[in-house]
Amino acid sequence: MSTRVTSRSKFIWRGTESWAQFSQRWSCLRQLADLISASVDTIDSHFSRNDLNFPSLNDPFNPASPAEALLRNPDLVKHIMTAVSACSQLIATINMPMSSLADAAFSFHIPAALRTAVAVNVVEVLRDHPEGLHVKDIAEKGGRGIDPAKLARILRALATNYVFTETAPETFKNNRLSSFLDTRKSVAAILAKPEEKLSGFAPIVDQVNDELFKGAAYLTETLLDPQIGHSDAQEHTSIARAFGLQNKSLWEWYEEPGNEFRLKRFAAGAGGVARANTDVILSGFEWASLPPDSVIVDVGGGQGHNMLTIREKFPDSKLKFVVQDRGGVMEEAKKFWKSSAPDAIENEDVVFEGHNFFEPQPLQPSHGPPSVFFLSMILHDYGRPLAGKILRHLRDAAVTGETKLVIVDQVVPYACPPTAIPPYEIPIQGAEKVQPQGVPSPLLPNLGKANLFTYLGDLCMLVALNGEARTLPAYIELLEASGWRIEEVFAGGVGGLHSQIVARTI
Ligand SMILES: C[S@@+](CC[C@H](N)C(=O)[O-])C[C@H]1O[C@@H](n2cnc3c(N)ncnc32)[C@H](O)[C@@H]1O
Repeated sequence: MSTRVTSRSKFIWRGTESWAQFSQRWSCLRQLADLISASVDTIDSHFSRNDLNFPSLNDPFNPASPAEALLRNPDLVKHIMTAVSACSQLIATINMPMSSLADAAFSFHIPAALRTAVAVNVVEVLRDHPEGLHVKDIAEKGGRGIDPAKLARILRALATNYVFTETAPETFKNNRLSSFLDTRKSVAAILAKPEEKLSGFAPIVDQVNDELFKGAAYLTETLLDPQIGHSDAQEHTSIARAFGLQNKSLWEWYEEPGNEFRLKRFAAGAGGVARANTDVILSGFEWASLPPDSVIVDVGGGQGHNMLTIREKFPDSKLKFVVQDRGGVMEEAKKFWKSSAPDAIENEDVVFEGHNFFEPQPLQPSHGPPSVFFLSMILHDYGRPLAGKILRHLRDAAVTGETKLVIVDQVVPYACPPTAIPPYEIPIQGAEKVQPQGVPSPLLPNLGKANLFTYLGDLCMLVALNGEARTLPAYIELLEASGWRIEEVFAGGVGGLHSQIVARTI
């Protein structure tokens, strides 16, 4: 068993009240309803003060509207999370168990329906018909030859899940959720060139509900397979089983002829996530504290956009950047920097190294010893043995007592009460903030469905790559075994999605 779990001896209830009392309080309908009410009151008052209306579910999403801007206010986000968590917990509590479980068991149809709606361009067709359109016209204008009667059933299931609105029998219009999938391209342009569809959230829906959805269907068989169930190898995943990949990882399969669109679609989805990620680079480790000429090595850095973010934020810091990735990616990285910061290339403030992070680090005397190894959105792709190998190579190249390791990745909160979590043996600054803070009773301590994406994302890693979005104890164990000790954690984003870990050499 190679994946880290807490030892059995630590599993004791540590609450100040009995489990029965905790459990009773947790299910209290009235408290949940009051929390919903109080959150909605606060949200309402923010909107009244700003003389705005809360965006209607029935209107298209408008990212430029003042109401959507107000909704990004962190104080409001907190109340929205509370309301979502309380609503979900109230439904789970009040609904008949069979109804809740039937919804959970059958809900695999929702992603399948969503992907079909994306594939037949429903959102783009409806953009020009704000009042709604009959499904026969939607099917025809979408240009993919789908049977309108079948499409109507798909759209009705989605409308019942609040994506699209059925305004009259078989007549549908976009709403705030469906229009979020709008590529802003014309149907004609998409039909002429399918790559036009790779914009915004649509490629994520398409990719997740193609490869990952099909892979997830084989999770049980894969985990119970006596040969590979305990393997962490990227060739032994549910996706590999679903697509009949013979001893190949997802990465190798993506690069095979015939998968060109899949590879582009993955890059488009990953790019969207990366672009949403700039704040987390700057909020945590103090880049400005590094002395001039300090070398930051961006390992698996892609085009090095994170290094550019640091350079742009601290233009006078005189930091040196080494961007490392697979050879082919480096050509793209050079082009990216040539157009974004040509002076950095001329002054040799940035250099590019084709490097496989499973091999020992190339130690380049030209740019001096590394002050920081930076690993952003890398470790979650790998199970323990491979993640450990990457970290061990960095440790071997680090200067003991000097080089820092900065990891940007997800740090997953537990779903149990904070009082049940054993104290960490080594003090880690910020560790307590990994669990959501100030969660009002009786909500699930990780805010339940308000943070569900965190746990679904972790399972995506499992299904696709035998990877893992780790808890803090799993990170501690992984890093300690590779010669690194965590000093500080900056828990960030919803569900710890965008967190930073700072470690030193042991
Ligand atoms: C999820 S992306 C993260 C990119 C970037 N660090 C970021 O935060 O956006 C993973 C990166 O790892 C690179 N990669 C995958 N396998 C690699 C290997 N064996 N050696 C070096 N880089 C690798 C990929 O090319 C890709 O750029």
